Amino acid sequence: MALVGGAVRDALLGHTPLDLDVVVPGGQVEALARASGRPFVFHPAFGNATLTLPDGRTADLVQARREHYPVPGGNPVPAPGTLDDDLRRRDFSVNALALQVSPSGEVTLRDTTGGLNDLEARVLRPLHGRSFEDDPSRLVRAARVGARLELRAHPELLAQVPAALALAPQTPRLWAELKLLLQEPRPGQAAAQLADWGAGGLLPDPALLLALDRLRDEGQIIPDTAYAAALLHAAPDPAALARLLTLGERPGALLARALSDTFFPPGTPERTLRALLRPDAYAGLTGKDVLALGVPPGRAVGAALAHLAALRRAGHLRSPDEERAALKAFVATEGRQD
Ligand SMILES: Nc1ccn([C@@H]2O[C@H](COP(=O)(O)OP(=O)(O)OP(=O)(O)O)[C@@H](O)[C@H]2O)c(=O)n1
Ligand SMILES: [Mg+2]
Repeated sequence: MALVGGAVRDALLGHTPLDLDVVVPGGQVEALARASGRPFVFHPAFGNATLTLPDGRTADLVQARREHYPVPGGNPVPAPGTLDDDLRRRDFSVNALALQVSPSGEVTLRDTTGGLNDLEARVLRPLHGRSFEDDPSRLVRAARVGARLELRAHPELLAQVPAALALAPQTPRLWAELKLLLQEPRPGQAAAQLADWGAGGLLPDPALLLALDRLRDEGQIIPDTAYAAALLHAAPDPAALARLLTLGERPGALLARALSDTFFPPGTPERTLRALLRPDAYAGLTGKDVLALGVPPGRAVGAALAHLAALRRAGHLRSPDEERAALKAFVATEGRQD
């Protein structure tokens, strides 16, 4: 039995792995899942089991297998294999490391593809020269994990970029990976990575995504949908891109709200996107502007701002001048009532 893939890579880099992948010799998955004493779901069609760990994470127990790709970009055909077969079928050497646990409980690192060296050199190296032809989605996986963990592309990866691009249109898995790219901590970095590798044509210009990355780095909450909306804004045919990446309706709707004149409070994704997409759009007056008109600090300021907010919601205010005029009118009437 061996812990494999991203969990080993992340642990070696000092990160806490999220989900665990465990390779088990053929035919032993269900017995092992039962022996764990944890709740699990067994999938008989694949011979795999998903275990729930005490902290809520999951562990996938899968049978060791070989794989081959009869059609480039198509689904791999599995056959039972050894742990080494299972490591050889993977995408990058840093993802092909295994922590092997012997029946007596002894743990050893199995590195048959030079993954540890590559991890130390912080490079992503495919395991063979036809890796991206087998599975073009690996190009996007490389950009995702490369941006997340600050790993560079090995020259052997760069040499395979054209093969992945040639097969991209007929590889739905690649589009699924592009959608996952939008869920990375820094999607802009991942998209820029693709562009640096000569694969910028897979996505619209990443400038807006990079701007959102910077805001996230500064601590702003930027939801994934804001990234998807920004991507649609940069796309020549947003509807086609939304279909290709199966983005659903929400990013397009968010984009429309961001581009509208409806008021949204600071900190909302609408307001954040608007500041990027329409830097000329005005932000609305604040308490400071109200005080500058001579309104005494306190309740009166709140009342004036609430009045402005109601006018904005009703669509009556479209510029700082209109806001100021409305504010002056409000202050004047309030003054008369006192
Ligand atoms: N097209 C793919 C997809 C997955 N894998 C292998 O399956 C493992 C698990 O896949 P996944 O969970 O998608 O990736 P992780 O490496 O775990 O990275 P992440 O942190 O993004 O989950 C990878 O490490 C890799 O060894 C692969 O070789 N080729
Ligand atoms: Mg994973």
